[in-house]
Amino acid sequence: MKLSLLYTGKTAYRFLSSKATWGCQFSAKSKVKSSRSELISTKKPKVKLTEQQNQILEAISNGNSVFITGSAGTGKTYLLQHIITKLRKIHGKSRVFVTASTGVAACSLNGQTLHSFAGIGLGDASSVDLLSRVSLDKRAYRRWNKVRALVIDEISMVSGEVFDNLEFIARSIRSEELGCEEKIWGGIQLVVSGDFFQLPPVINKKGQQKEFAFEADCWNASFDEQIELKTIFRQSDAQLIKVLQGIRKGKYDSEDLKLLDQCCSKVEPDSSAVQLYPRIEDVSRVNAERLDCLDEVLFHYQAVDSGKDPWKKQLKNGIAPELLKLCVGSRVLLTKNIDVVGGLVNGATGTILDFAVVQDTHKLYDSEISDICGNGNLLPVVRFDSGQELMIGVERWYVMEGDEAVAMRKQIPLILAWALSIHKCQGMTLNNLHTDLFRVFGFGMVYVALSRVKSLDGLSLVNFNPSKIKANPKVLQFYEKLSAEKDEQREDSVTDDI
Ligand SMILES: Nc1ncnc2c1ncn2[C@@H]1O[C@H](COP(=O)(O)OP(=O)(O)OP(=O)(O)O)[C@@H](O)[C@H]1O
Repeated sequence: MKLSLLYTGKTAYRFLSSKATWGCQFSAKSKVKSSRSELISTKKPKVKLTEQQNQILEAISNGNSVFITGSAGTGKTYLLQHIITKLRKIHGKSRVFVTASTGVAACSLNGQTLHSFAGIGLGDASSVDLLSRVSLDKRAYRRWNKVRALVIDEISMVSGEVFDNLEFIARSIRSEELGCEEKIWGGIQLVVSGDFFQLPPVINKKGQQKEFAFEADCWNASFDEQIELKTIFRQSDAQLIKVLQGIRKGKYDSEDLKLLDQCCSKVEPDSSAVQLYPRIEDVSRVNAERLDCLDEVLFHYQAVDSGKDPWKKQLKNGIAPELLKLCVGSRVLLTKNIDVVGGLVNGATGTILDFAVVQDTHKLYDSEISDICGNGNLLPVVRFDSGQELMIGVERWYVMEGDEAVAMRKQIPLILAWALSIHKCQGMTLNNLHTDLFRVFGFGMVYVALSRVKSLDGLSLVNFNPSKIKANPKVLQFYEKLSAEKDEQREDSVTDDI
C-alpha cells in the first residue's frame, strides 16, 4: 500500500520521522548539496553573443521594433532575456511587459500570457467587441496605456486574427488616451520572437482566414526589422543539424532517411529517455502507471499560490504542477535553472534517490518547505543523469505585470519525466528522448519533438514514416519571402557601397 505523507495519518507520520533521521545521516555521509545551499554556484557562464544577436540588441537599443526568428536552438529565448534587461534600462521596469503565447513559455520568462496581458479573455470576438471588453477592465486598460515595450515569445501559436485585434486595441486606446496621432501599435516598441515551423496556433473558429500571425494585415508594418538567427547552438553534430533543418522545412533525402532509420533500430530506448507524446492524456497515463509500478511510498508536494485571479489562474498553465507526487526511483525533469555552471538547468533529467531533511536553513525557508511538504519537511534528493546528486528545494514562479509580481507559485522545480507532452517540451533541451511518430499529427510536431535533442545518440524513434515530415506551405512561403527580401537588401547595400 502506498502512503501519502501529506494526507495520511499516524502510520505515515511514524514512517516520516524515521525517514527524516535517516535523511540527516544521508546528507552528512553522501555530501548531498541542497539546491538552496551556498554550495551551488549561481554564476551564469559567460556566453558571448553572436554578431547577429548583438546586431539585434543594437537595433532594440535604437528603439526599433523587431521580429526575431530562427530554427530551434538558435538562442531566441536566450537572447530575449538580454533584450528584456536592455528594454528595462531604456523604458523603466514598470513599462516593459513580457508575454508569451503559452503559460509554460510565459512562466519561464517570468512574464504573463499574451491574452491575460491584453485583457481579451479567449480573444474570440470582433476587434470592436474586444476593445470594449478591455475598456471595461480597468487594469487591462491601464496596462495598454502604460506599456512602452511589449515582448511576445512563441509567436507561432498566436493567430493572425488575434495579432490584428491587439494592434487595433493598442492603437485605439493609446491614441485616445495619450492624445497622440494614430501610430501602429500606438507607438509601442514591439519585440516578437518565435519559429513558425514549430507549433501552430490552436484555431477555434472554422475557416479562420488569418491562421498565422504573419498573415495579419498589420504584420509587416509592425516591425522595423525581421531577422532570422542562423547559428544553431543546441546541436553541434553537423549530420543531425542537416536532418533537423530538412525536417523543419518538410524535406529529406536518402541520407536523412537512413539516419532516422538508425534511430528506429535501437533495441530498447535508453531508460533515461523522456518519452514525448502529442496528447496530455497519454503523458498523465504513462507517468501514473510508471509511478505505480515502483510501489514505493509516495511523497506529495502541494504548490502554494498567492495573488489574485486572473493571474493566479495562469499559474495552473505553467510548468510547475499543483500537486507533485514523487517516490524513490521516479524519473524527474528539472524545471528551473538551479546551477547553470554545473549544468543543472531546465530540462536536466535524473532519478529520485531519496527524501531527506534540509539542514541549516533559515526559519523562513523552513516554513516555506513545510507549507509545501507538510510536517515532514522532506525534500527529494535527485541523482541527475550527469552524476550530480542534489537535494531539490522550493522555487518560485512569478506572473509579472511590468515590474509588479501579481501572482506567485511555490513548488519543487521537478516534474515526472517518463513522459512529457510535445507542447510542454517546446523550448526545452533534452539529452535523451524517445517518441512514437505514429501518434504525431499536424505540421511542426515532428520538428518540435526531434529538435529538443542535443545529439543523435540521444534520439530513439519508433514508427517513423517519411509522410510525417511535413511543413505548412504558408509557412514555407513566408520564410522564402523573408530570405528573398534579405538577399535584396544585401544586394542593395553592396550596390550602395560601389
Ligand atoms: N551566443 C550563444 N552562444 C552559445 N550558446 C548560446 C548562445 N545563444 C544561446 N545559446 C544557448 O543555446 C541553447 C538554445 O537556446 P534557446 O533555448 O534560447 O533557443 P531557442 O531558439 O529559443 O530554441 P527553441 O526554438 O527550441 O525554443 C541554450 O542552451 C542557450 O544557452
